[in-house]
Amino acid sequence: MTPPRSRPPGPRSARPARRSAPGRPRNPTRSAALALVSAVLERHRSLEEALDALPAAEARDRAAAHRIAAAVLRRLGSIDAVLEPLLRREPPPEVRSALRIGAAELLLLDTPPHAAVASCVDLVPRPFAGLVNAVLRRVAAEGAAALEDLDGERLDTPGWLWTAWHAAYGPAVRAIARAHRMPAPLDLSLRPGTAPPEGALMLPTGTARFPAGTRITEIPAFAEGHAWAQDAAAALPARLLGAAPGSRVADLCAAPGGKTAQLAAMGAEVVAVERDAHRIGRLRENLARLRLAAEIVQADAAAWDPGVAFDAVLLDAPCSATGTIRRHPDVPHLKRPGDVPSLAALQGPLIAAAAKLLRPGGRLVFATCSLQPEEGEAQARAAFSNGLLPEPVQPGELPGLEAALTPEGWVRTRPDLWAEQGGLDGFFIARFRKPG
Ligand SMILES: C[S@@+](CC[C@H](N)C(=O)[O-])C[C@H]1O[C@@H](n2cnc3c(N)ncnc32)[C@H](O)[C@@H]1O
Repeated sequence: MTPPRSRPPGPRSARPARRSAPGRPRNPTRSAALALVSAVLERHRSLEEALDALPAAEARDRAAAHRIAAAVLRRLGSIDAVLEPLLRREPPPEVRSALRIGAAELLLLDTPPHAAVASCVDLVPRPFAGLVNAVLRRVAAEGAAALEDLDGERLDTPGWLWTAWHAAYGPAVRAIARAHRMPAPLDLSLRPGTAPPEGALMLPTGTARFPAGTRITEIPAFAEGHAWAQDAAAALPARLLGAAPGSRVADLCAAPGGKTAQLAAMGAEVVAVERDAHRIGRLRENLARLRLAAEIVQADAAAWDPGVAFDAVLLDAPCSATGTIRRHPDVPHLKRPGDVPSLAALQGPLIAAAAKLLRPGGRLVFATCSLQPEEGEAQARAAFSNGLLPEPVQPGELPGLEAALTPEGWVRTRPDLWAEQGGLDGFFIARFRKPG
């Protein structure tokens, strides 16, 4: 592809983010998508924070803007490689973001070319309207062929993650990267006794799965408070802890409460420990919606001393979250290599604190939603220094997911497992018992 000529065809009168009514941009979906992409890539804010910060956009605009922004973030390397030969010099960040949005709509989201081009021209200041129009017309005409020639899996994965995953998983790094390019399905955990929801694929581990893009609020089991959103892999740690009715369970690092809900729904007496006040609010809301009870404690789990022992402890430790990239495509753009050792350094003290909370004979499950072995296998190996005994997970406990079982009896899920059914988040799970 060659750079655009100096006098590109197209609208000459585009104005920046034209408005049809006071306070409302002419194209609210694209304006919101631009705000989301800029927040992540320029200001390094999470997509979730950026969505919360959107000015009173309507729910429909938010969902559509999220879909566009997620496509840009998922395929950023490929999109930039398609744009690269079409740009003579680096445009201002806002213009580049508009071009990325236009390219994602044209190449990945099947937006009709005239709508994609015109709406992205609308997003940029007048002096850049011609450039955006010309470049996106070229993308519409030639971009699909250019995209096909690229090694997208590699381009869409930051080099440090590719290297780390290749070292840990060998050639499967490519399948992992491929899984990250697809929107994740909607997974729901169901309260025990809830009938399989209509239209759901019931996974062998009990999760109800719906196609990507399904609106959760339209699922009766969710609307009636019998179900909550939780990736099929995220549902495994509480399942493998297996709390008995009436048993005392500490759920450390608990918000937003997916695992607290599972444990409470099993009938356990749960104490949910969470440090972050804002996230405690979400935990409370989620439990209230589900009409499930747990004692909620705001504390640093590494220093929390309740003065009583627990039958079981679930530690879902803070981590780099590289296992959740399918659901959080901002993660590769926000995390840096140094985050992994910093977060791993928090996990050892949390495991030691969790071990102290157990009664003799009590059970601990340690989990992280990370694909980095420093935050998984290395922590499990080090955990034995706390006097814990291994309690290996058995193949029968992981129906259909036996491939995730390691020789040590730990669980290592990856996004490329269950690929035909829509994949899984990457989790590490290890189970221990305190000698008793
Ligand atoms: C991976 S998320 C937990 C997800 C949660 N278990 C669930 O299933 O919904 C980690 C949580 O740990 C909290 N956290 C981080 N460090 C903590 C600490 N030292 N003590 C308590 N909570 C902590 C974070 O605020 C975050 O809410």
